[in-house]
Amino acid sequence: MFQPVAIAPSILSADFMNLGRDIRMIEQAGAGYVHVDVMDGHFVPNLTMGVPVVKQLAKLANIPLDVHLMIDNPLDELPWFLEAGADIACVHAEVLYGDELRRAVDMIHDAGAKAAVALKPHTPPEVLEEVIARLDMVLVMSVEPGFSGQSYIEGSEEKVAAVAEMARAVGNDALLIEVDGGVSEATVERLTAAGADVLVCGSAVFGAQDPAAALAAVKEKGDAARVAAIEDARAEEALAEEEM
Ligand SMILES: O=C(CO)[C@@H](O)[C@H](O)COP(=O)(O)O
Ligand SMILES: [Fe+2]
Repeated sequence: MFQPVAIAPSILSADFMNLGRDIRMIEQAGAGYVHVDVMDGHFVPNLTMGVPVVKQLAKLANIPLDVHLMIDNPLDELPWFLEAGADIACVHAEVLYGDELRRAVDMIHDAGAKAAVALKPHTPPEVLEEVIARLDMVLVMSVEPGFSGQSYIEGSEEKVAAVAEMARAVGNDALLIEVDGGVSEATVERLTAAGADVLVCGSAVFGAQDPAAALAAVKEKGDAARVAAIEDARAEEALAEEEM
């Protein structure tokens, strides 16, 4: 069944002096989420925003806050971000060892939020094996985390397809796959055709002359590629039945 894709504009690329105005603009343009890039200067070489800003964003936004925690110590800081109003809390698999990934997912669910795990470009999806059945979202990074405005790493859509296959294998049909980094009109089609549900857009939206039109254009292309992928799959099924 066709499910429209959701656009999650990254507030990191918005005008920090006018966050309320920019949030209203993306809401009116049809954004599904506000993507919030929290960077601690350790896990990534950039420092962005912390708990007080997330708290204010939660007050301003009428759509869910998707909080991408690029931090070294998510188990210590998760309670603060959950309390601040993260609707989706996304931790990086690379900093969670042993049973810590499972504990992070439990902590997020116990707070009533949705649990997401992010994978850097070189992290294989197999690290999700123990938790994928219980996850609400997987974030596939298609650039090295740290900065907006980077170029999409070619082939990232293959990881999206691999995550979609893993989710199918464990029966997690509700899992959302989000892609983050270099998503634009030029890259969205291959991503949604591979199974991406949520597209983070930083520079492609806020760097455009008309951000609302840019958001709508990425969404339209993503939805169209999704419809085409469903039709292709149906045609293949019908052909296979005929041949039987
Ligand atoms: O998490 C990150 C970068 O680490 C992203 O959310 C970027 O901020 C997205 O920006 P664009 O690549 O779309 O410009
Ligand atoms: Fe992000």
